[in-house]
Amino acid sequence: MSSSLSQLRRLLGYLRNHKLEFLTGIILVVFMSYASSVIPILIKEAIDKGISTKNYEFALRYSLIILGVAVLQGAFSFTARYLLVKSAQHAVYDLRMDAFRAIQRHNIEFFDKTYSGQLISRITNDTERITRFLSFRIRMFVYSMFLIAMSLYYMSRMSGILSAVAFVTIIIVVLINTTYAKKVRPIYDKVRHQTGVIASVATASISGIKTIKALAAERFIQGKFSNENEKLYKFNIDATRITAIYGNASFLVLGLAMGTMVYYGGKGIIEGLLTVGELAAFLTYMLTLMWPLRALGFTIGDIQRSLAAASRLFEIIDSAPKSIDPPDAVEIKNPKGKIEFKDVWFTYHTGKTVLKGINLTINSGEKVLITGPPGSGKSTILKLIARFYEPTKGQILIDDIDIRKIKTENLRKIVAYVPQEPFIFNRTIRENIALAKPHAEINEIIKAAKIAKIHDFISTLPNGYETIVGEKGVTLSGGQRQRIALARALLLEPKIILLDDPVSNLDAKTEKELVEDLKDILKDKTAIIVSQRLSLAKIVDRVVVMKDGNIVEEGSPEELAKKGGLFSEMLASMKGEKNGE
Ligand SMILES: Nc1ncnc2c1ncn2[C@@H]1O[C@H](COP(=O)(O)OP(=O)(O)OP(=O)(O)O)[C@@H](O)[C@H]1O
Repeated sequence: MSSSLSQLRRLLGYLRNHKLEFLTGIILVVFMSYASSVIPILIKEAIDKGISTKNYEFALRYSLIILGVAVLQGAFSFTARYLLVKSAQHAVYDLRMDAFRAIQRHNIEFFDKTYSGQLISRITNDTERITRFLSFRIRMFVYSMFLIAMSLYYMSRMSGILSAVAFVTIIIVVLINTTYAKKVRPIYDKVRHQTGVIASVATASISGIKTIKALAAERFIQGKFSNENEKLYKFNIDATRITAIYGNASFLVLGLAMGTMVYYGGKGIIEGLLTVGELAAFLTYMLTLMWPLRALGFTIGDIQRSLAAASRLFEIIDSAPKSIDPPDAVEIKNPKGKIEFKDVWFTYHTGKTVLKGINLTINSGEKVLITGPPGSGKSTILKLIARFYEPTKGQILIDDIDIRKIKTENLRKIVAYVPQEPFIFNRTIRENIALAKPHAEINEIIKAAKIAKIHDFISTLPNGYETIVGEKGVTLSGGQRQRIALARALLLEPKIILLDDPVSNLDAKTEKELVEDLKDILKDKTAIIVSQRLSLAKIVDRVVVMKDGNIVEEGSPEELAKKGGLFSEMLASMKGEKNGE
C-alpha cells in the first residue's frame, strides 16, 4: 500500500510542470459535479412550485435555470476535459521520454535479458494506460465521488427511506463494476497479448515467405496461425460473456431500485410525506448517477493496474545507469590505437564462460585477424573492446589506459565497431552514414563513402545521398550494406576499427573485392577482423587462432601456415572446399 502511494506520488510528480492546468481542471470537475447534483433539485422545484400548482411563470423560470445550469455544466466539462487531458499528455510525454532515455542508457546485457516486445509494450501500452488514468480515470473519480456525496446529501434532506435505497444501490452498482473490471481486464490483457502474437506470426511468415514457399511449409504455417487465431477468438468470447453478465447487472439493480423508489415514494406521496417533485428528483438522481457509478467501479478496479504500469516504467528508469562513466573518467586526446588484454575472463549472463584468460597485445596500426571455430569467443573479444560488456576478470587497455576509465563518448570516437549484420535504418543514405555524427557536412560524408568505396555506387542512385534505403526504399546488397557500415564507422575517423565477420554474407567475387579494398580502408588504423574466411589473412600482419575461449596459436599468416596447427588445418580444408573435395 505504502509503495502504491509512493508510486502514485511519483506519477503525480510528472504533472508538476502543468500543476495549474491540472488543478484548474480538477476544480472545474467539482463545479461540473455540483451542477449535475442540483439539476434534480431544480426539477423538483419546477414540479412542486410550478407544474403542480399550475404556476406557468414559475415553471418557465425553473426551465430556464435548468437550461442555464446544463449549459454551464457543459462548459465546465469541456474545459476540465481539455485541461486534464492536456496536462496528462504532457506528463506522459515526459515519462515516455525518461523511459526511452533510460532504455538507451542501459547496457547490452540488459537487452540480452529483456524481450524487445516487452520494452516496446512499456513505451506504448503502459504509457497509454497511464494517460487514461491521469486524464479520464482521475476526472471520473473526482466527478463521481463528489456527485455521490452531493446527491446523498440532497436526497437525505428529502426522504430517509429513499436515500437508504439509493445508498444501497450505489454500493451494489460500484461493487458490481469493480468486480466486472477486475474480471474483464485480465482477459483484455490476454486479448492484447494474443493480438501481438498473431501480429508476430503474421510478420514472420510474411518476411520469411520465400523460405516458406521454397520448403512448401504453407500448411504448417497456416496451422500455427490457425491455433493462435483460435486462442484470440476464445479470449474475445470470454470477454463478451463477462461483459454481458456484469455489464447488464447494473441496469437490473437500477431497475429494481427505481421500482422500489416508485413504490415507497408513491406511498409517501399518498400519505403526504413526499411531494411528486421529490420523487421525480430521486428518480433523476438514480439516472444521473448510473454512468458515474459504473466509471467509479472501473476506476477503483483500475488504480492498481495503472500504478503497476507506472511502476514497470519506473523500474526501467531506475535500473538504468545514471551515467555510464565513473567520475574520474579520462579522455585520450591523441589516440595511438594500442590494445592490450591482460588475463581477460568473460562469462555471459547465461553462465557460459567464453573467454578464459586472454592475454593479447595489438600494437598501434597493426592489423590482426582473429579466427577459429564457431563459438570460440572471437566476436566476444570485439564486444569487450567496444565495451558492450565488461570483463568478468582482468583488464583491457587502450593506449595503456583501462577502457573502463575512458569516457564513453571518447571511446566511441576512438573505436569503431562494425557488426556482422549492420543495421541499415529506413532513411536516406546520408542519414545512415551520419548516424554517429548527424550534423556532419556532406563533404565529410562523401569522403568517408569514398574511402569505403561506396561513393560511386551512391552516385548512380536517382537521389544520390538522399536516396531512401531499406524497407520500401532501395534494397542494398550484403556488400553494399557492409560498405555503408564502414563509411558510417570511418566518418568518426576512429583509430581502431573492429570488423565482425565482414565478408561472411558475401559471395566469392564481392568478398574478393572487399578484402582488396579493406587494405586501403584500414590504412593508418589499428584493425581487428574476426572471421573464419582466411582470404582476410592476406591483408593482416598477424593471425590469432582461438578455440574454446583460449588463444591457441598466434603469429604471422606465413608462419602459421607452415606450423601445422589449427590454422594450417583450416587453410587446408578451405583449399579442399575450393577444389570441390
Ligand atoms: N549475448 C550473449 N548471451 C549469451 N551467450 C552468448 C552471447 N553472445 C554469444 N554467446 C555465446 O558465447 C559463445 C561465444 O560467442 P562468440 O560470438 O564470441 O563466438 P564466435 O567465435 O565469434 O562465433 P562465430 O564464429 O559463430 O560468430 C557462443 O557459445 C555463444 O553462444
